[in-house]
Amino acid sequence: MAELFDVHPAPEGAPLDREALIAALQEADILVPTITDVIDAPLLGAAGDRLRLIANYGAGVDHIDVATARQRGILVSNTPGVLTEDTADMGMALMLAVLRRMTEGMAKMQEGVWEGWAPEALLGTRLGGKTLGILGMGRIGQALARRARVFGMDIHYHNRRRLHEGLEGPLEATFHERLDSMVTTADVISVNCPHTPSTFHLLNARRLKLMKPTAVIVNTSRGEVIDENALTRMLRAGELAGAGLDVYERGRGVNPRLRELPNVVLLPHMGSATREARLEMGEKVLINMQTFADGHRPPDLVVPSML
Ligand SMILES: NC(=O)C1=CN([C@@H]2O[C@H](COP(=O)(O)OP(=O)(O)OC[C@H]3O[C@@H](n4cnc5c(N)ncnc54)[C@H](O)[C@@H]3O)[C@@H](O)[C@H]2O)C=CC1
Ligand SMILES: O=C(O)C(=O)CO
Repeated sequence: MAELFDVHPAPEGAPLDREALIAALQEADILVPTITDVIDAPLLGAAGDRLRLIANYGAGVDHIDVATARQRGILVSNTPGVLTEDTADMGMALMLAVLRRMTEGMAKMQEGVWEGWAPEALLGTRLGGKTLGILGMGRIGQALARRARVFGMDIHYHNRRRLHEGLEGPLEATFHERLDSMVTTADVISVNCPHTPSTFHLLNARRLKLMKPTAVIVNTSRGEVIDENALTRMLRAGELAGAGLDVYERGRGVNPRLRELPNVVLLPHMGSATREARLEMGEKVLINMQTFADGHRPPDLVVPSML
């Protein structure tokens, strides 16, 4: 980036605080934030006239007020696609970890309390033959579906739009026009839609109660799509069989009552955390910046109607 642009980097390892972000927004033509930098309407209101592009280092843009940016003539781009396969891998890993009770097994080994193989020890649930319900059948949702098919799972999905036959056919996926219907059917639900005003608490207490008590939920998207308090209550009451979470409603804050549950696997937002993805995300940011600087539309432009 420094070879192509006059770069003013944030201090190594530390995100910009709000004051420093405002200063950056006033000085820069292009801002490169990451998903933990909240770029809301008041902050955009403080931006200078120079700012023309926010080239986000990340796929999710729920931390950026894209509509306000647009109104102010500021474009927003992101880095989709290059982290799809890694995030889908992590969705699969969470599913396996919860259904096959991997962290419970590991705890026994670490605590030195394993007493040897026994026919009824740590019995989990087989993935094959179970129904996976995918909420948000975009890039990551489809990548997860491809993997889950290989594990013998039956794919169901709810999405804003039904996939065209060329995509739906090979997955033998069943589309549910109504989310309620998919939630009722699934043995595993995976959240793969973005966090937007229309997806906030899409899985609320009422919908969570529609799930089978034997069902588990996996979230590698954004915590806000699930009512985390309702989920926690139901997991504690045994009204749901388990959860595998990479993301949380309060960003970095994990509900401490979730930590106590053996049937819940918690990861620190690491779905896309591979060296390969991070490098390719950086390349995408550069391509978006340079294309814009050359006077063209950045290839990964985010427009409010996409959200
Ligand atoms: N855990 C992690 O490290 C990562 C998390 N993510 C999260 O995953 C999200 C999804 O990423 P992609 O699959 O690349 O996005 P995408 O845009 O390809 O797919 C999202 C899908 O959700 C659907 N959708 C949107 N609103 C909906 C609604 N109200 N009801 C039903 N479906 C709806 C869209 O139609 C689309 O098919 C990102 O927005 C980001 O928040 C992305 C990368 C890594
Ligand atoms: O890119 C995103 O949206 C993430 O959540 C982390 O890569």
